[in-house]
Amino acid sequence: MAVLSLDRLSKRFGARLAVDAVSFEVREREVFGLLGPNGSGKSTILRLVTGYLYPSSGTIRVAGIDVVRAARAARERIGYVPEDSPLYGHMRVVEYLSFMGRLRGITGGALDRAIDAAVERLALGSVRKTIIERLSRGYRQRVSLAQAVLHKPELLVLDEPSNGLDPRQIIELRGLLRHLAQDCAVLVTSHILAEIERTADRAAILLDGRLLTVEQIAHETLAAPVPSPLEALFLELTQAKAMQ
Ligand SMILES: Nc1ncnc2c1ncn2[C@@H]1O[C@H](COP(=O)(O)OP(=O)(O)OP(=O)(O)O)[C@@H](O)[C@H]1O
Repeated sequence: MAVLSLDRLSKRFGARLAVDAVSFEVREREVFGLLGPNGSGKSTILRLVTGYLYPSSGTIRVAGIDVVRAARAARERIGYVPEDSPLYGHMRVVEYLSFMGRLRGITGGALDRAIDAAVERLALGSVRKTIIERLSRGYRQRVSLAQAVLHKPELLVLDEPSNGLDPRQIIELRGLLRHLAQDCAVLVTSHILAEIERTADRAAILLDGRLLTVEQIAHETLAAPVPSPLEALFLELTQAKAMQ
């Protein structure tokens, strides 16, 4: 069964049809990229999938559950990292994860185990007790991803996760997305074509709210994306700075 399925999904804002009869499926353990120019409807689709907006027509199912009719049950199966994901900067990483876990209804030993698992998956062990606002943007991104996987969602939804990251952090994010996709399906948007090409199994191209095509992306090394020669040189030359 598809983890996510959209069937003739439309969303109208007044006279503007932001999403126009879009249908596609995201499969288990797949990274699915949504590509499109500004204003093509990517963020609106993500807000519809995560239940922050209601469709004007069409259906959205997550693990077979209708997102509108059974919103709560569907949300339990989704982890979401919006663009510029809000973080409580004054909190330490574990305090924040504990807070977000309790909001999700996870408590006691289950919460401790969920935090340990998320910290491990996102390689946050060395910054567990660091105050979030002291972290680099790349690490803050990992904290956002960690809170989104605390409840072990079947679908992870990421809006422009590479925005604002430096080249090293973007290269690291690729590996993290592939790692996360071992346990859940990932729906990700990006303006950066090359990033979707490096990380996604399939990609959809949107224009003016309409889905133009869904393409399979051929990969040799998707399990652990290998940096290009220029990226490898960049990583080597900037290593000292990254260690600081
Ligand atoms: N709440 C809203 N009210 C009115 N119009 C909206 C609203 N949200 C989005 N739109 C419009 O819907 C269209 C699609 O916007 P959306 O933000 O989904 O595009 P996008 O592909 O995510 O673009 P970007 O990459 O710039 O974020 C745009 O024309 C936008 O102006």
